[in-house]
Amino acid sequence: MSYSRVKIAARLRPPIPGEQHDNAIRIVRSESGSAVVVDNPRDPAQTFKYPFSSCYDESSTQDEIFDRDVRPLIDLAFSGMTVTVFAYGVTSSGKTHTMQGNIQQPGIIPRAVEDIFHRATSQYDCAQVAVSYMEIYKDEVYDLLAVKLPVRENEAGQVFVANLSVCPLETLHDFEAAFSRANKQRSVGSTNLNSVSSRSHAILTLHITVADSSNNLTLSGKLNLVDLAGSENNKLTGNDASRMAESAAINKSLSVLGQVVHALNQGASRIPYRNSKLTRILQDALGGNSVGLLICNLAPGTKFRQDTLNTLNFAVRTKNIQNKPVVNQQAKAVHAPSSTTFSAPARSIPASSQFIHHPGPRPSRVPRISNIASSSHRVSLTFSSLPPVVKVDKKVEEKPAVIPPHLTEDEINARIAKAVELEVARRLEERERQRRDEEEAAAAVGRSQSMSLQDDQPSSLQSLPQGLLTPLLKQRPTQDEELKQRLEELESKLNNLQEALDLYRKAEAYVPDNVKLKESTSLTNATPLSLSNPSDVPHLPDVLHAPARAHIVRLPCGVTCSTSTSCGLPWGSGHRIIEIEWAVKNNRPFNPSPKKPRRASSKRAHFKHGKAKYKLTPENDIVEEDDGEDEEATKVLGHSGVDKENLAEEGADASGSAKRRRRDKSGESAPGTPPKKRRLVQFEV
Ligand SMILES: Nc1ncnc2c1ncn2[C@@H]1O[C@H](COP(=O)(O)OP(=O)(O)OP(=O)(O)O)[C@@H](O)[C@H]1O
Repeated sequence: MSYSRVKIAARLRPPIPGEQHDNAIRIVRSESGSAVVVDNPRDPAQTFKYPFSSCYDESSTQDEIFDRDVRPLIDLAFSGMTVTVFAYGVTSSGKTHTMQGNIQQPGIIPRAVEDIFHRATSQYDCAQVAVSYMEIYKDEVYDLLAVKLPVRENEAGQVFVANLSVCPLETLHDFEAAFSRANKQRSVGSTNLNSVSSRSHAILTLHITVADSSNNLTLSGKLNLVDLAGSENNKLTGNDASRMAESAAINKSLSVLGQVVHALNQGASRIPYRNSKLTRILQDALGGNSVGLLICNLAPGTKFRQDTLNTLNFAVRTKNIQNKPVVNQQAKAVHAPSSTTFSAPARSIPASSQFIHHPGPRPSRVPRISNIASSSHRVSLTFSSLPPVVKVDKKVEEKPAVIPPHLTEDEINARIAKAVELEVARRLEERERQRRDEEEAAAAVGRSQSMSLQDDQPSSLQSLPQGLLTPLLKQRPTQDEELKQRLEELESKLNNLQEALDLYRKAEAYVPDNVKLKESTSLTNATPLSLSNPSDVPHLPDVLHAPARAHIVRLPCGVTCSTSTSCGLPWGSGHRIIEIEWAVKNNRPFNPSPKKPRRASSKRAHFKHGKAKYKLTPENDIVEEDDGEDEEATKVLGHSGVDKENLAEEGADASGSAKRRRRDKSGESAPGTPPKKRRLVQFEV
């Protein structure tokens, strides 16, 4: 099997009157070939070079392009191959000009049709030509010669547009008539960048069927001529809502086209053809059985610079794609064309019925307004008989389905104008409603915030809008502390100690490490004394009140407790559950033990250096303790400025710093002792 790469031709259009340009894009030719050279927009001293097999500058003619790059492809179509030529580029870069042209400068389409008819009549005894024409507008396929169509796949996996009409062409005039009528339906609109901008991708297919009598074969070739809609920068187009929707569809399909090209270049196992109708339909042209030519249209305007570079980069990637062209042949005598655009079962319409009885053309799908429609023309083709293509525009919502085809142009425009008015009124109303809603919401937030500042009650917080509490909740006490608070509230409400005990036990199963539940109890690995018999519990107060004696008990809940004095008998309690159990059992009132400072804090609460003693207050202040009992005599030395998590290290440091300070003051140094590793702890004195 022979392979063929997608051929790339680049064409730079001349500046449009009034367009700002700076000659930063140039076509250069050398012995090694031609290339597009673009100055780097960020550094004009640097240039980017894109070599392509054909490069056409501003002065190039339609004739040149056709003769050099398209005519040879028509040979292939007559050989039974599928050939696809597509014009790609930013909006207003000259795609439609290249493909369709105008009366003075006919483009590829009229030239190709003329050439095909010329060959068909002069070189072949038996050749048939037919045309189909579709557009992809907002990812829907429309038959420009008839109606909206679905895209399908046949059993052989070939993609086709179901029911796409294929109109046999007897003469060049048949084509002119069909093409002219179809172009009136083409979706064209006005943007700031192009007064007659294509709002759809248009795919014209010329079906060529010739009899190869020497081999008794029928060869079925096709020439797909694709005028893609241009990529658009919506900041520049000044698009309204309806144009935006078109633009989004255009940009999305072009982006998928880029992904397809990328995937093909990467040799990916899955090519995302299915992600848009455009790529599905162009599947044959990109990595398929077609011979491809991509005409890369370039706009010289400075505002298009980045898009032009994107176009060229896309072209560079595309030129690596390999297709596997095949000859479509059948061992039969020639008939009327039997397939639609892309190798599908056809809905062939006889020339007579096609051109005489075809229902009136449906209007373009692009929203339009009558006065602009009549002032903006996209004149196409060389054929003098062709009426100008419908030109369109502006802020009109698309309502194609409700416009009956029998209405006159004026009636249609009147309906559209009315629809626009209604739509504009609706949108204004909607915007006003939205504004009011936003104002109300903002006012509600303001009220809630001020309430929460004045009143710290949870009820005030509950009225805040959703989401507003999140940052506040993050600052709330830890779960442990919340639970403790709730337990205390509960405790105060409970007269029945047994109930409280049950609740504590239940709670402990869920939060065994809760501070409240094991307040002032230290866990230890010491050999436990089992208290499996609850009757042992009454002895606990004895244990608790026996100073300087260490007892280790295993509580019914499984927690091992040391009730040594060092773990806080002066603080009283031990395990809260034990205390309540004891109270219940002895029918005594329950007096919760005073809270013992956290172990970590108590450990580091006191530091010593020589005779001097320091302590760390709960507020993290470091104070020097007067040896004696005079609390007033303590002197605040500073604030640690770090959180409690780091207190252990901090304590050591504070102590060390105090030592250093004292040593510095006295000028003493410990002889022979290696200098201590200095650690810097900041104090806010
Ligand atoms: N080679 C050229 N010579 C002279 N005029 C040109 C050339 N190419 C484009 N133009 C003019 O530039 C304008 C924009 O071209 P055209 O409408 O073909 O752009 P486009 O790429 O099809 O835009 P869109 O994607 O918006 O449909 C038209 O007025 C066209 O006549």
